[in-house]
Amino acid sequence: MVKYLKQDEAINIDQELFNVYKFSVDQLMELAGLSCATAVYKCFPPNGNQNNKVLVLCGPGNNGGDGLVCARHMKLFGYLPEVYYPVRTDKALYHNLVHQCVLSGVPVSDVLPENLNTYDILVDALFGFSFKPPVRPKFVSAIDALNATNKPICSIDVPSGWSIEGVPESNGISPELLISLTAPKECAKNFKGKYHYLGGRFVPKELEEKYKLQLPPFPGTECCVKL
Ligand SMILES: NC(=O)C1=CN([C@@H]2O[C@H](COP(=O)(O)OP(=O)(O)OC[C@H]3O[C@@H](n4cnc5c(N)ncnc54)[C@H](O)[C@@H]3O)[C@@H](O)[C@H]2O)[C@H](O)CC1
Ligand SMILES: [K+]
Repeated sequence: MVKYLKQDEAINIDQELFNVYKFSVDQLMELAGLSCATAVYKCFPPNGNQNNKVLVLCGPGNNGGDGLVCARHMKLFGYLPEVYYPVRTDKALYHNLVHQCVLSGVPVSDVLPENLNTYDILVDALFGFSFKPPVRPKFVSAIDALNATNKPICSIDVPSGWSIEGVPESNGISPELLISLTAPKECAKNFKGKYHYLGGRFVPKELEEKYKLQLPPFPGTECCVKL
């Protein structure tokens, strides 16, 4: 059985990947974002005029960075993604990710579209494992809009707004697809959507064993696996 991580375990593993194994954020983010785009494709493939319009909602941290990478790969996969990115990080990595999106034909805006139901798929990259409730005012409208939509939500790493170790609030978002990265977080035990995938195929075996992650095998060259 795969292990569900507490918030501090997820942070420690992340730090170890960077500080001990010397991965750069760019490397892991690219693999994370690619695995998310791949999982979305498996569950909601683009199909003529259906499932093509996508809004990727990106938050201020690395979860938002995964969203920017995911949007770029979704464009290459045949979707028509757009990005909502209201609070931008002033770092070269983030400037470059935005630049790559724009030059790839993925518009990036800080204005939340009025009606999310005009999209076929919503990718939730607002908050990941560093989230501490409650949602701050700047992001309340985005969470409310995700709550109000009848279109499928695909959450990257954790459903945004859910406490990492607790139960979701009664008004929490309800994703159809959750892509856990590295390993699922404790809150994923409360996930009731149709599809749960594990992405982020970058954990060295020694690290997996140190934290007793008990990850399922990824089939062949796949970058994600259904849990
Ligand atoms: N090892 C891995 O699995 C990797 C995962 N990646 C992704 O990175 C996120 C974690 O990123 P981090 O930058 O630590 O934090 P978050 O994106 O979760 O968010 C921090 C960001 O959000 C702000 N914030 C926190 N709480 C609130 C709140 N209540 N309201 C509003 N804003 C809030 C905070 O100030 C920060 O700005 C992980 O989940 C994966 O998606 C990496 O991409 C690769 C390695
Ligand atoms: K998220």
